[in-house]
Amino acid sequence: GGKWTYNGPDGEAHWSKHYPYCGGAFQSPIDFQPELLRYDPDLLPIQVYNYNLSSNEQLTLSNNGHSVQLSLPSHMHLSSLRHLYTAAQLHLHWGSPDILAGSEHTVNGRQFAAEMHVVHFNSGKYPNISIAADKSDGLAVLGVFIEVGEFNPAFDRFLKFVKGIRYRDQKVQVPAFNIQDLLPAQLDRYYRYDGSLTTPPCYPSVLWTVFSMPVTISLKQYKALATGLFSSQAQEFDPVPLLGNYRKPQLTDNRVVLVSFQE
Ligand SMILES: NS(=O)(=O)c1c(F)c(F)c(S(=O)(=O)CCO)c(N[C@H]2CCCc3ccccc32)c1F
Ligand SMILES: [Zn+2]
Repeated sequence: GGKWTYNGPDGEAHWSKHYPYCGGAFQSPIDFQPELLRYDPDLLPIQVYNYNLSSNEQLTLSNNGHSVQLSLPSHMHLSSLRHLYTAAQLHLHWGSPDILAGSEHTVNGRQFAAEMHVVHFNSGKYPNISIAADKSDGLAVLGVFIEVGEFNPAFDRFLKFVKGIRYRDQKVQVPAFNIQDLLPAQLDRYYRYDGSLTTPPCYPSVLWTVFSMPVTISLKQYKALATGLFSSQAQEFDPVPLLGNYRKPQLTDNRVVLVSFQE
């Protein structure tokens, strides 16, 4: 799509000029405030299928100018939801080298260092993600809060390659690995609500599942993310660092956030 950024004249306050949904209802991310939460005993633990990829497979790691994204094969999917959702890609949102706060969703005003999103589309109803992206039941995204702490070997399976995708549109192939190792141990504790893409075109098409348990990466791993990437192309004169790529929390209006846990 067109050019949009996270700050400046094309920043999030201006997105709705070219992308009307960004100024509409059901926008994401949101702040999970206690008064919005409602326990729902019917929320089953998330079940992932074929996340344990073989290392003979290769995944494409790319810098799309807005995030670092890892392509995911179409035999990976989510079940235990009303429809079958097939994986498409995962990407991250982070802060800056000095401010370790870059998650999109927040918990009672608390922003985590970063957030990973695993994007799936409703393959039961739609042939591909581009068709599914603007349908109200089109997408399901898993959100994982990331804190800075212990080194995370699973994240290093792709973070060690970011030096090869420093600039926009650069891509490298990485050996596949068990994508479930990027998720928290507890897949039964999560926030669930109807929301949107957090980037233009901001379609209100996402069933959000955000795990309450964060994962950790080391400060060195975080800095690789927050200092290694540019949103500008390699040949461009003045490089623009890719950091602070998170949208701020949106109005919840009277949306309810379901939670699968009681405390
Ligand atoms: N936070 S978020 O809402 O999950 C989210 C992003 F933040 C994000 F940057 C992306 S992007 O990398 O594609 C750059 C701009 O769309 C996506 N893309 C999704 C939805 C749009 C259509 C599409 C088509 C193919 C593959 C992925 C996607 C995204 F869903
Ligand atoms: Zn995202």
